Amino acid sequence: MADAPSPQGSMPTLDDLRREIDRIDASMHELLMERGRIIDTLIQVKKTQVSGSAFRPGREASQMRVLAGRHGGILPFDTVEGIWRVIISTFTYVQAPYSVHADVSGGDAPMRDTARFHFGFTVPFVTHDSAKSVIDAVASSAGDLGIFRAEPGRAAGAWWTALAGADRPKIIARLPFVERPQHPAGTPVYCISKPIEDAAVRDIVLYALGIERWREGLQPALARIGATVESSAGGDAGLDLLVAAPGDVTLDALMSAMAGLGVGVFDIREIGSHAARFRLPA
Ligand SMILES: O=C(O)C(=O)C[C@]1(C(=O)O)C=C[C@@H](O)C=C1
Repeated sequence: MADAPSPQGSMPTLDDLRREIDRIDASMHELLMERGRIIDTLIQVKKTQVSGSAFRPGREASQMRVLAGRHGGILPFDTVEGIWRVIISTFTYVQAPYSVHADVSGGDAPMRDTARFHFGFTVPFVTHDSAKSVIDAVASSAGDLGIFRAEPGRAAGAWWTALAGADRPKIIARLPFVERPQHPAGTPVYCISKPIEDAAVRDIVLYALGIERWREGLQPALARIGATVESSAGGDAGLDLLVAAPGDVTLDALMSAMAGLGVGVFDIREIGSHAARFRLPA
């Protein structure tokens, strides 16, 4: 039954407001379908089928930043971010179907939350018991993605060395794109795919660095050029490090920063890159 009409100049009726909500819902649905038609044309322009992967992590990182910058009002940003992650990931999927492989050796729930938040429910989710198994699955796929914890703990070993080599999968993103305390799916993860040279974003470049042994001055020396040691693990010949450096730091600059410390670098190889980390103020 319809509400009684409100006296002139006072609040709108519940029916009025529901009509407004229906109008907005219809517009949002129309806009999503219109977005779909644009993606249909984009498939031909981008020639996604040729490269095998439609994922453009640099573009996505900037879309998420714009969203965070624009948002206001009573709807929590967690929800807005989740909605847009599902929209973008699903429109990536309709361009070229892919699965997300996840290392759940550190617990299934956080990885499943992360995968569902960032890629939605349409994209298939496949579990693995190690980062190595995720890397192998992505390497033998057409255009799948892999995720594993950015900070998995020492027991995981030097998993990143499996990314070294021209044809090996590479890190293409660090998620979440928008970092903040209390993020609903905030486990930091690296996302890998087969190399996507034309689309890689190089704000931060990651290196697998093999050194003979740890030296006291290493962290401060790297910090002077803006680089950090993200992980370390004992390897066959010494110590394997995962180093993150700003994209404008050359390999020579990285080597010079360590020169004179006596660290004995025996291997240094790029294993991927990602967008600059973006933190939403609390
Ligand atoms: O911009 C593109 O290249 C797209 O494919 C579109 C789109 C999107 O839906 O907005 C989808 C996938 C990409 O990772 C980035 C953005």
